[in-house]
Amino acid sequence: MATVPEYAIIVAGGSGSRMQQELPKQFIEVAGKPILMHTIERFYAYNPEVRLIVVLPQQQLSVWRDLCRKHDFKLFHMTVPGGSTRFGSVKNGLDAVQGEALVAVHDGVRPFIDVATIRAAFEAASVHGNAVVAVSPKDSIRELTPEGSQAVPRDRYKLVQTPQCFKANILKRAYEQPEEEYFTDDASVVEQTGEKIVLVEGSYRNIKITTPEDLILAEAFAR
Ligand SMILES: Nc1ccn([C@@H]2O[C@H](COP(=O)(O)OP(=O)(O)OP(=O)(O)O)[C@@H](O)[C@H]2O)c(=O)n1
Ligand SMILES: C[C@](O)(CO)[C@H](O)COP(=O)(O)O
Repeated sequence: MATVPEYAIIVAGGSGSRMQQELPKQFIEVAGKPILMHTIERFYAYNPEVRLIVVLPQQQLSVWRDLCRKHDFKLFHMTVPGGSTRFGSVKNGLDAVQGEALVAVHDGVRPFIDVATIRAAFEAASVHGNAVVAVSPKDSIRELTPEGSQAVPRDRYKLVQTPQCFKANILKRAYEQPEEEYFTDDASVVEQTGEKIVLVEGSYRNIKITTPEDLILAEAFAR
């Protein structure tokens, strides 16, 4: 059976406001190199043939070029300017995807994704049309109500990570919709078109570096 090309759209077009640093968090160094370089390396380790599309803030394209030079970073990737939201950035990345393909969308700030999870997500998406990485919550969960809050059974919930993998035609069709506030990830966009989302087990190490204390964890995981 002929295999279809695999793309990874690595979204790194955000400003990292919750990190409260001037440098966008995807460029902050962990274990001596920018977070985004760790992320790209994980996809390259999965498959050196994967077509890497890295989405960056328009005004940071030259910063990234300089960082690649400084760190002698040679892994081949295409760069695309991002949008004002994650939705817009994924959409811009998708414009570079051609023909029949499988597409993984991954946050540039999840540098500890492991190769086995990337593989499982691509494999499941090739069978089911989509596959979304998620883990079970470790804490108890309470739902906010008009009266206060109430306990809910946590075994009814999953915490969603990336990569989120799709057949290209399914993802492209979904991203033709107008953006909605409740589109917090790619699964929520695709689900709106009627697709049933398939979950693949993720890892607790696959953190999204979001707030300052995540950098402490990141240094530990990178060791
Ligand atoms: N306009 C945007 C916004 C976000 N992202 C990317 O989506 C991923 C997850 O988003 P998040 O952690 O929220 O990143 P930021 O938007 O940068 O952070 P913040 O919300 O704290 O500003 C990140 O890799 C981020 O760079 C993007 O490509 N384009
Ligand atoms: C896509 C995502 O990482 C899945 O958990 C998450 O929804 C991104 O959310 P954010 O609001 O951009 O941090």
